[in-house]
Amino acid sequence: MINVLADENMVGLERLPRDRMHIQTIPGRRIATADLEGIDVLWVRSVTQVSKALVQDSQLSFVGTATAGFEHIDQEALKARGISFSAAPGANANSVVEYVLAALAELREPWECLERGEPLGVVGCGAVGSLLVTVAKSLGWVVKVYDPWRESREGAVEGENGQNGENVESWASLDDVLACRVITLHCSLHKEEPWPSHHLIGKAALACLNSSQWLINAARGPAIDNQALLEHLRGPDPVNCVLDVWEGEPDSDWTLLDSPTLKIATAHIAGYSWDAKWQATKMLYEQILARGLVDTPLGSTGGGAGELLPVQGRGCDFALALLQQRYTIRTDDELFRDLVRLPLPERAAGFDALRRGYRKRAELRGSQLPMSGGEIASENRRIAQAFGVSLV
Ligand SMILES: NC(=O)c1ccc[n+]([C@@H]2O[C@H](COP(=O)([O-])OP(=O)(O)OC[C@H]3O[C@@H](n4cnc5c(N)ncnc54)[C@H](O)[C@@H]3O)[C@@H](O)[C@H]2O)c1
Ligand SMILES: O=C(O)[C@H](O)[C@H](O)COP(=O)(O)O
Repeated sequence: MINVLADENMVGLERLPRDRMHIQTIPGRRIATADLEGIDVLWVRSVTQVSKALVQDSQLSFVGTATAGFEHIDQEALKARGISFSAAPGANANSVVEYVLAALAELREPWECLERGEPLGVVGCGAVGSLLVTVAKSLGWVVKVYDPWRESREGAVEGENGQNGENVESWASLDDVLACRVITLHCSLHKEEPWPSHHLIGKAALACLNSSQWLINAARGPAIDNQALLEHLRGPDPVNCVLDVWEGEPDSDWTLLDSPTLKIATAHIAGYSWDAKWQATKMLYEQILARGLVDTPLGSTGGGAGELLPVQGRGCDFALALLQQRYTIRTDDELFRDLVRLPLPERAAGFDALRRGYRKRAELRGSQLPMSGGEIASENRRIAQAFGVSLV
């Protein structure tokens, strides 16, 4: 029997085989050294700092984070104690992509700019960025991608389909991306030279942006210098923003929300589809299975994304109506703005509570749209296909 300590916000733990595993859950922010006594496996989310001090007297053999980002894990400390580690790469990539698409369609103007051939600038081309590039290209949009780490590893990309499988024909510079009409951040957070992402969008980058552009951050709060952003948003020609992540969460400077050009503000929930969270739980279980810590494979866990209702409208209206059958981004914006009306001392706890009590949101990808024998406009067909919706 192994003992697993898990963040209480992981989903689907009750679905895992229990024949050789006992699972105990606690709030992620509270996990401390004493909680690790007798624990073999620790499963966290982004709010637990897994430091040398936390693990040094433990008997842990595996630490997993049910997240894409892993800057909260001291991997050197784990290695030094022979503790193996895994994140959940890609588990929530589609959830974030659907968040970005929902923001673009909800705001309409950026969607229409992209439809007219103005470029989408993507910063960071990992699991999220590369899926977004694929979807954007299927929509027929022009995409510019900045990821100097990948560029330096993989070199120039040749040929129409590139060598990286995402149809990135060439890498762009940061300046090229900052000149795009819509810019979306999907870089991991780190301070490693020569291309740190911490405060990547600071005063200098913000000086390149203006009110004809949109800046989306669904990566990590500190990828943007939030104080520099606040000053920029108070200036004469502020960029339009969609922010899902905040510097210093859950104790952030919420005065950013006073800005009229902060068009959508959410509580770090871009990756919070139920499918994404369950996928992350499965990935961590598969990791301990592969290490022989448990021996019961997961049975079939599928269920299908289900059938959609018929949709009226074309183009952006069609896209928004499709997305809203699974996800309404405005609801998350409203819930978050309510939180900021709480007295200051209650806001951090409110931020966590909002995330803990997040509704069960399904993804659109994999759903079926009934055609009922009718025709579908070619632009709508293109949108449905790019979203991974099959026409039945
Ligand atoms: N808001 C959310 O709910 C949510 C959900 C998922 C992921 N995230 C965040 O988004 C990040 C991206 O997710 P992912 O799954 O694609 O991660 P990933 O690790 O697959 O990709 C990160 C990419 O960023 C690139 N990168 C690193 N530094 C860069 C820099 N200075 N400039 C440009 N690119 C840089 C890397 O080379 C890599 O290709 C995660 O690290 C996480 O912090 C947030
Ligand atoms: O890195 C990630 O995967 C995401 O930011 C994820 O949504 C974080 O969720 P949390 O661990 O904070 O619940």
